[in-house]
Amino acid sequence: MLKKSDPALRGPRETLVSLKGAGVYRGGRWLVRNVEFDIARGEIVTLIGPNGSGKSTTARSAIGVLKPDEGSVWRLPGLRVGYVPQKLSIDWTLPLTVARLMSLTAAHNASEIAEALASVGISHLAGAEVQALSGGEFQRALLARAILRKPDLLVLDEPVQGVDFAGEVALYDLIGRIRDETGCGILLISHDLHVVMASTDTVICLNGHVCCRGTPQSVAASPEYHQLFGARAAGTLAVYRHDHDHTHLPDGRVLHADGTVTEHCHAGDGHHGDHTHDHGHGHGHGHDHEGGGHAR
Ligand SMILES: Nc1ncnc2c1ncn2[C@@H]1O[C@H](COP(=O)(O)OP(=O)(O)OP(=O)(O)O)[C@@H](O)[C@H]1O
Repeated sequence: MLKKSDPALRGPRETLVSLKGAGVYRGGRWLVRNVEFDIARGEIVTLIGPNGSGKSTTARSAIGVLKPDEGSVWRLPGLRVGYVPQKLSIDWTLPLTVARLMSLTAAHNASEIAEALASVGISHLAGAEVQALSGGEFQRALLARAILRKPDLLVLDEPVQGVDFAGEVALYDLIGRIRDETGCGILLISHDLHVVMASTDTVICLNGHVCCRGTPQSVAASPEYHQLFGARAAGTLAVYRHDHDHTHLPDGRVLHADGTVTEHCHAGDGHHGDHTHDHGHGHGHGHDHEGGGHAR
């Protein structure tokens, strides 16, 4: 059976979201300004930056929860978003099983829920109380809940909070696998680098505005990044860098280390090489753009 990520179904790279000069003004100040980036189907974009640098604000503008006060945000018409916010407002005094958590805000049948839990590796926890889950199990449950919506774009605000280092590696691997298997775009938020840098395609470093952007390697080498995070942080990347054994080509095929090209990843493939993204996506900006030209 063809998967969504198979080139036969994928077609040309498709832009899901595009921010152009986006800014958000609240409480008498600009929280972020002049933010520009696109997310394409199949791409993992990571926003990094210190606390309060505007990562959540930017992500919330990207998905339409916040309306920008300047610039514009375009979304693919009908875009389905799976969003895991940084904080959840759940009444923890009420008993809640993992299976029930899956259907809190939208009805899903038992087989859909079972499939989502299996895909994040927590089938055995369907009947467990959410409150009793470990940090990593809880994050997986939230991921299962988000992918149940079969999103075109998955937005994960600090998905490894409360997770130990080994768990972080496993979660980022899982997020990469979800991208490979479903072909969705992913917007990740992290306040630091850690292993996220190894699995992401494009890093956008925020500090109220975009400080620098590019592949993980180019961002780690940039002076702006060093200024924001200190020289030690770049060393962190080197520690977590994986050996890439295959590279996703722009047309969706996969180039392996031995030079062979296949239609998709092999089951035993490891981490991904850099994507050579084509950012010249052909969508008509201007039609569904949301945004304001507020003069402040
Ligand atoms: N509705 C609002 N009104 C006023 N200020 C806000 C509002 N929402 C967020 N802020 C402020 O905007 C700044 C950016 O917040 P945001 O949550 O986007 O940062 P962040 O980079 O995601 O931070 P963290 O890493 O701490 O989660 C913060 O200083 C925050 O206090």
